[in-house]
Amino acid sequence: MFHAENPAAGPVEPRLREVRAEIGRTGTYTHTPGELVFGARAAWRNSGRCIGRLYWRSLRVRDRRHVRDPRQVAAECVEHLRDAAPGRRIRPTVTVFAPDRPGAPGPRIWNEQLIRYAGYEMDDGSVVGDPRYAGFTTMLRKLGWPGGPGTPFDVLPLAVSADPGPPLLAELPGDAVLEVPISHPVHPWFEELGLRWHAVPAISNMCLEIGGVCYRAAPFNGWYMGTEIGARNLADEDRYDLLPVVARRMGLEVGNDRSLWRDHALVELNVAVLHSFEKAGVTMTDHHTEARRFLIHLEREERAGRTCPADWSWIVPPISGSATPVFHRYYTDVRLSPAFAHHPDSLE
Ligand code: HEM
Ligand SMILES: N/C(=N/c1cccc(CO[C@@H]2CCNC2)c1)c1cccs1
Repeated sequence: MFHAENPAAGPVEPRLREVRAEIGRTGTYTHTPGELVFGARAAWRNSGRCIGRLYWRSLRVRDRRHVRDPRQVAAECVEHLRDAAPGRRIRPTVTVFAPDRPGAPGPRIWNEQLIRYAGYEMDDGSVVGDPRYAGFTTMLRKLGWPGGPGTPFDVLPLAVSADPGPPLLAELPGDAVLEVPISHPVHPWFEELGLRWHAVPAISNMCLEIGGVCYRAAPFNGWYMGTEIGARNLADEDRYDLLPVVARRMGLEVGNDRSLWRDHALVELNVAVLHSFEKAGVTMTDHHTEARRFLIHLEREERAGRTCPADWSWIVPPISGSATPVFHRYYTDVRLSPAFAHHPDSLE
């Protein structure tokens, strides 16, 4: 019988016998290249918290299962960033490194994303940079990282380990880190704030789990939805906390919640992010477009007879929720496999 999903895969029984035999011999088994590609795409398709799944079939898979050495893993992560954004067009891509095998755990990337900004804790308790990564930055400095120039946007080094013990630290070359300066289409004072953000979001701390095999190092990237930067990374109080700064520059009544100064500042910050990426020619979507695309995906999945898992609290954007169509309906968040999963790790 053919595997309905993927006719190219061939009859499933002989393959299952082969897999069972390999598990009997070695305690694990090796995916064929076709199984790896389909498994990674299915894992994206099964990601209930992801609004961007319409293009799940187009995921590019860089098979680096032969790579385990931390230095090579770091080098391949740099290549991933170059490969995912060759110009300024971003291409959804995943790089799959060696999986855990009995007696030989796979490599681990300690960073949450390939590109993150340092958070430097000052003596007065304030933080220069991203407070979310203050602890990680302190740990890296204890491991010997000399720190960057001390700007609010210093790119952190990669921390990669393959065996117990301290990780290898590897700086990302500047030409592999595409960044966009943030300006506003109407307010010239906006660029005086000196804000910027990196173009490629690449999650590096999740496990790609396919058929019982865990790829603990499988960094994947897409492109950003503007609200991630404009409504969370630059706006949250425990991140760059810029709403009061933007509101004051706009001359709003910051002391009075009922003036909705936060809401006005949020919209202008998001207008600035979308405008800046557009001006730089770097791929990015807005939350209205992405919401519409997601509902098209959901409809296609239902028509294909598949359950499309979705988590309302993650799918609905952090601003203007009810002004997007994803707000006005329910979803079922069933856990399917293959999956991208958060596994508790001894590193945390
Ligand atoms: C192509 C453009 C894409 C867009 C615009 C997009 C958008 C998003 C957004 C906005 C979130 C929520 C993040 C947050 O609230 O912090 C998310 C979550 C997620 N996305 Fe996508 N995504 C895209 C591609 C991908 C790709 C290529 C993959 C994997 C191959 C992926 C896997 C996931 C997963 C696993 C989560 C949940 C993460 C977690 O549980 O912490 N996405 N996505
Ligand atoms: N646009 C994206 N956004 C995210 C996707 C998944 C996770 C995250 C960051 O999640 C953190 C943990 C909870 N919110 C921040 C952001 C993508 C990253 C990689 C492919 S697409």
